[in-house]
Amino acid sequence: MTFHSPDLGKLIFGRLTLDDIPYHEPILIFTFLGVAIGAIAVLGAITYYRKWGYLWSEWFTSVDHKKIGIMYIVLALIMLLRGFADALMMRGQQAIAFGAHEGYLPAHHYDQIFTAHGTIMIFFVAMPFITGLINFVMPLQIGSRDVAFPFLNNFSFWMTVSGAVLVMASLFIGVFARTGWLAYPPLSELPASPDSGVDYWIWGLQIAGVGTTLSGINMIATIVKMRAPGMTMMKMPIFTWTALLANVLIVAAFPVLTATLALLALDRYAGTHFFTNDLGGNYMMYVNLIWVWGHPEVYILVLPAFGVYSEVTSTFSRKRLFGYASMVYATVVIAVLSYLVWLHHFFTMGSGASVNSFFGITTMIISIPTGAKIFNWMFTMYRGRIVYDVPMLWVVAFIVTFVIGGMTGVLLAVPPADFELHNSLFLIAHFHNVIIGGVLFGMFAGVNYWFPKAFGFRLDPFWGKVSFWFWVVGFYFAFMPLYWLGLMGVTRRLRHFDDPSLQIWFEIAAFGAILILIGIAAMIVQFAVSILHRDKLRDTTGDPWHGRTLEWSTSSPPPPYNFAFTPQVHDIDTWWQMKQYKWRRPVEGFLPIHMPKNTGTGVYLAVLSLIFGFAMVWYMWLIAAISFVALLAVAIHHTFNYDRDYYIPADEVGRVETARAGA
Ligand code: HEA
Ligand code: HEM
Ligand SMILES: [Cu+2]
Repeated sequence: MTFHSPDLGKLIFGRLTLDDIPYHEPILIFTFLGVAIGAIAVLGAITYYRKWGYLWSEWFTSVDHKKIGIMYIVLALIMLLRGFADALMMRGQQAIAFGAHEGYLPAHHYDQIFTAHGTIMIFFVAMPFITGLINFVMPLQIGSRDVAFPFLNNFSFWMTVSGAVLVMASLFIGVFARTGWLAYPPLSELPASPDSGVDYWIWGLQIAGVGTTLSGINMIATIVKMRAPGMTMMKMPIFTWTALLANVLIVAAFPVLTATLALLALDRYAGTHFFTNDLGGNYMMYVNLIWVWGHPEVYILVLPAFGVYSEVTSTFSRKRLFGYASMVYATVVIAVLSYLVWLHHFFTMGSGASVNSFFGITTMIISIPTGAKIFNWMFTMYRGRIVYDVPMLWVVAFIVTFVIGGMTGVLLAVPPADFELHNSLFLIAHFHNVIIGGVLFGMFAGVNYWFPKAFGFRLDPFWGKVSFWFWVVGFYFAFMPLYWLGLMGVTRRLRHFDDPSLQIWFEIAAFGAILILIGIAAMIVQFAVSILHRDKLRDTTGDPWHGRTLEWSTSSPPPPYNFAFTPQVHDIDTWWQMKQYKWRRPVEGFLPIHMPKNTGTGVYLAVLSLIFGFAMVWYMWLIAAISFVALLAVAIHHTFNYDRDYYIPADEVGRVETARAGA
């Protein structure tokens, strides 16, 4: 072919060739078929019911914090299915791959699976879950109309989606990293990992990270500047406090991740040597940097979950939260300490005894404020009239489970013990114990608790309880054997074992994963049944649980403007107090309300980022350059958009409010 220069082909397609499509791997072909059929069914249904326009104008382009929050949680739930599918595959492999039996997953596939599982669960399940919950709940709790920067919020969400899509794309185009979820060099450097895997990881996290950082700034600005009059810091609901500190940690920690990923990218793309042993680099630097982000990250996840437990415990115990001030101080202390412990992740790297003891002790000190919180929740329950609805069941399961996981964390914080247990299955058991028992249980409590606020009807309690029991019992079966295996010396990230006496423990763990599978299925049934029976589960009061904080004072679902009049705050549990004083919803004197307008810019920017990231992964320089310029052009163009706001007329506000007062 004389007319086409091979260079142009390279500029456009980079290193992507037909061989990168894994049509020779049956597992992936079937996965692809499944995903494709599912996608066609969903897209077809949306087209058939003519919902595209509605989704675009009411949801995708929405700058309403409530809708953005709901979209984040939908993203988290979808990605949970992917992350859990990976977990099931690992559990299946480890239960059968003994002795002569190699199992069903080849090594290059197995290694991608644990990397993808860890990456997806942390960045695209746990993070969107907490960001979503904070988005939905926090502005309502502080009596605000929206977040400080509504457009930025929509943009942040779509950047997170974009990162998730890029990671998912690696399933069917090329490969994903085989390095473990934190991609330590030298394994993640070009000589050891020349394929697309680590690049998918880098760009997926960079793009999502932009969204996370901007959303962190947005939430801090909202909490600091937009609280209702009278709501001093020490009158803020506890969930808002935990949201504030989690976002402070985000703003402080995520730039470190961004820089670390950028340096690794320079090593891989530009031939620098930041993390290599030659030419002045040092891979220990990477390990330090990634954990300076990584350790605070786990508290970013767990603090908002602690906030949920606080709200749910006081609501369902019909009591004011025990020790409000100590709860606030404990949260602040945990947030500060989380910056002083990162080295406990690499006691074995050789920093010496005195450095290790410093970091071991700071780590153990975290148990004190955390323990204070646990006791506060228990004292709140003590002599309360506890109602064991689904959200409260999750709290009880959390207290038991999290204390076990926390205690094993303290064991790991003892450097000599950690020399034995580091990178063993004991460690794997520790962190699933705190992440599932702490973060995931908290998110499930939160979803069951705030669902009626978001949609105006409750979630079905029967299926909620089925899901609860399968999750909790399944968790213990799936992870308690790993403590035992870890103590016997089994290390993490193994695909095959020789010692047949270990097999029974892996089989028990696989059984646990199947119970969790049923728990997840029950959750899906719970959503379906609740939507079908929504009229029976309807709540017209806006306050189905006898709540204590401001989000329960407005209707369910709340109107776009949240509150017709900005609430006045006099006490910690404002709404509880308003109810004591027989507060009446105003029925007249409404004013027009100033609102931000929806825009598609966030979606466009995220799509361009996705193209840019994909092009960078595959060395498609021309496409990367064009999409990057387009990205800047769209961003600049958006700054000239002066059509950003509108007013909801007073009589329309009046109509909405009177309809609500009559209900
Ligand atoms: C939400 C996530 C989360 C949370 C909350 C925690 C909480 C804690 N973690 Fe964990 N941890 C992880 C997620 C988390 N961790 C992850 C993901 C990894 C590994 C990643 C990887 O390598 O891939 C890890 C790894 C990890 C290590 C590294 C081990 C190794 O690599 O060898 C260590 C070591 O110190 C540790 C310790 C702790 C401690 C002391 C706590 C404490 O905060 C726990 C405090 C809580 C309690 C102690 C229980 C309640 C307290 C009381 C009832 C009071 C009384 C108790 C005492 C006085 C002890 N964790
Ligand atoms: C729902 C049930 C889950 C099961 C059955 C499960 C199972 C597993 C298994 C089998 C491994 C590999 C262990 C090994 O190295 O041998 C693993 C690793 C991991 N999991 Fe999970 N997991 C679950 C949920 C989660 C959740 C919710 C998170 C985080 C929010 C998470 C985060 C991780 C991480 C970070 C790793 C380490 C990956 C790596 O080694 O690079 N998991 N999990
Ligand atoms: Cu840590």
